[in-house]
Amino acid sequence: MSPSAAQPAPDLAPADGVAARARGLTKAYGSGETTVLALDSVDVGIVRGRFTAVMGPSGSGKSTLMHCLAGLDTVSAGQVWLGDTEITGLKERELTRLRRDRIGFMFQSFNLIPTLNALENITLPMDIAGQKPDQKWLDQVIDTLGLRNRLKHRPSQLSGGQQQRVACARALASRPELIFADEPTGNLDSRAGLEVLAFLREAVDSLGQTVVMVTHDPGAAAHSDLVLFLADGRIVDEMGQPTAEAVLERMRLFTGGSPQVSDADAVRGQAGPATEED
Ligand SMILES: Nc1ncnc2c1ncn2[C@@H]1O[C@H](COP(=O)(O)OP(=O)(O)OP(=O)(O)O)[C@@H](O)[C@H]1O
Repeated sequence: MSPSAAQPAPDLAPADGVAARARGLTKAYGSGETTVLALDSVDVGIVRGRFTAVMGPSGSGKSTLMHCLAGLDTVSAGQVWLGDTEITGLKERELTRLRRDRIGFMFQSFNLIPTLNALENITLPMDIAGQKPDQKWLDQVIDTLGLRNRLKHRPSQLSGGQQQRVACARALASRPELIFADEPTGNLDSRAGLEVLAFLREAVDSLGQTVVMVTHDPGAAAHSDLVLFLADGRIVDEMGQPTAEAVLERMRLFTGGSPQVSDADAVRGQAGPATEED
């Protein structure tokens, strides 16, 4: 199914309860016989102040969904809103500003600048944008992430988990409406991964942030409030208050019994937050 962008406005929850939403979101790559329908008329609302995980088999459209919701990729059809702002149809310059001012990103590779210390990395996007950080908020983020005594360290002087926490602080620093995290624990050992998940959880619970995380790992998804399951470019299911075991079980249904993680990984991933300080 391929809805047109001229569909009537969606009748979803009030805008103040929804950080981002999409209606009939369709994304095709290529043309003619080689067309790949990465997203097939997806309707979704990301609830504000919640931690949402997006799971699904490889190629199911998780990254594409995130990129379209974040205005990093154009859509083939349908509409996307960030809060009240419809972002489909915005010009690249407007999108760049919207991403800079309203969205925080965390990727698998931390993208920290090696010559800058942790604090400089955290504030870099705001410095580039000519914005002054809200010092009280910044302090709260730094303390919540346990980075207070690491601020002068360069990335090479930090552990993988600490580097990812710096990337997390950088995403939080401008107090964005929405944080997108794409496999934020993908490059970390299980202990560091647990730390980052615990801090994302903390960002939601204590700082009131909204987080959307793409992951392959049922143990990581178990830290979220809601898991959206994608298959073949569609949201085929969702699960509130997920556990690693329940998510793993659900994933088996979509992947014909071969999820992309082992049961041991799934259970390890849910072992609870790691203790602070390396
Ligand atoms: N730039 C592109 N050009 C062509 N096809 C693409 C492009 N990006 C993604 N696709 C295709 O769109 C589909 C969805 O890709 P996407 O990366 O969103 O999946 P995913 O669920 O994030 O996968 P993974 O878990 O492997 O990262 C796949 O079939 C992929 O091959």
